[in-house]
Amino acid sequence: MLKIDGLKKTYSTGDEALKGVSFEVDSSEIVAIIGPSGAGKSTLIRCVNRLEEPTEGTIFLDDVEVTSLSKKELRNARRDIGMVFQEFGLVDRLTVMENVLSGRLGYMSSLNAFRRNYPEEDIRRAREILSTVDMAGYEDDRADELSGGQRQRVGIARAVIQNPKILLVDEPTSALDPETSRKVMELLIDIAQEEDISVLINIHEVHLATRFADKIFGLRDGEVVFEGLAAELDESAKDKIYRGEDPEQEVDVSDDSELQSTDIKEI
Ligand SMILES: Nc1ncnc2c1ncn2[C@@H]1O[C@H](COP(=O)(O)OP(=O)(O)OP(=O)(O)O)[C@@H](O)[C@H]1O
Repeated sequence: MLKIDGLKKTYSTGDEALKGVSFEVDSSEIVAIIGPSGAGKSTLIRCVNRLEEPTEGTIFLDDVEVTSLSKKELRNARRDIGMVFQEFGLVDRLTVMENVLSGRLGYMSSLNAFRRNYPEEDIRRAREILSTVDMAGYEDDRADELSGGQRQRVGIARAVIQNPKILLVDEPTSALDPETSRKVMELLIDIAQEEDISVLINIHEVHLATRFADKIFGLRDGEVVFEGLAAELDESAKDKIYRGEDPEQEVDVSDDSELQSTDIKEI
């Protein structure tokens, strides 16, 4: 289980991206973070595996306090935390197979990692996962020969072969067209459920969040302003997240032109 408590992040520029965020992601749970541009969603995701160093607060993954680990300890802990990036994060000149297998580097000795001396079992598993994400037959293709949707499926395979407890997913579909986005999300959720991996996903498209997530957190100005089930994300909750309006107060929301801007990419 992932437990985040009082997480704050202030960048050196003085930007307070997170102002005391607390929440939990249970085992095997799919949790989506939504919110307007600049709300702190990416910062939050990146703080969990300390790609960004939190300023304050604690993060526990099961009984490991990620926030207090040394650099060396963090390297081991990161094996439990898979990451899927917006821009796929593949090495263009490497093949699909090499990109997927790179997810195993954290488990290998420095020498074997340097020689890319992967065990047979890893190669077998890579083929299996590539088949699950519908990429069988592409093993020897270079990453830069693939479409965006195919690249993201390889990115997912690379994260899953790590055998993580949780997948951190940062805007996985923002570089993809709507139909490909839906397919990639389906594959991501299917494989996470099959492999019993929790997912914390930063996603722009509200309809994808409500369709695929068990629980949704709405972030605004570095604070959690909504927490609930997908079915509970009604219009007043969306107003609170995207416009900062308190639904308890009488407000005129008849003009939703602002809501239809890039903050909510309802496709
Ligand atoms: N490296 C950085 N240095 C300084 N400020 C930053 C940095 N990264 C993000 N910020 C600021 O922190 C705040 C939160 O940014 P973040 O990217 O986490 O938001 P977001 O919700 O993911 O936005 P988007 O949906 O547009 O990607 C913003 O005010 C942003 O300008």
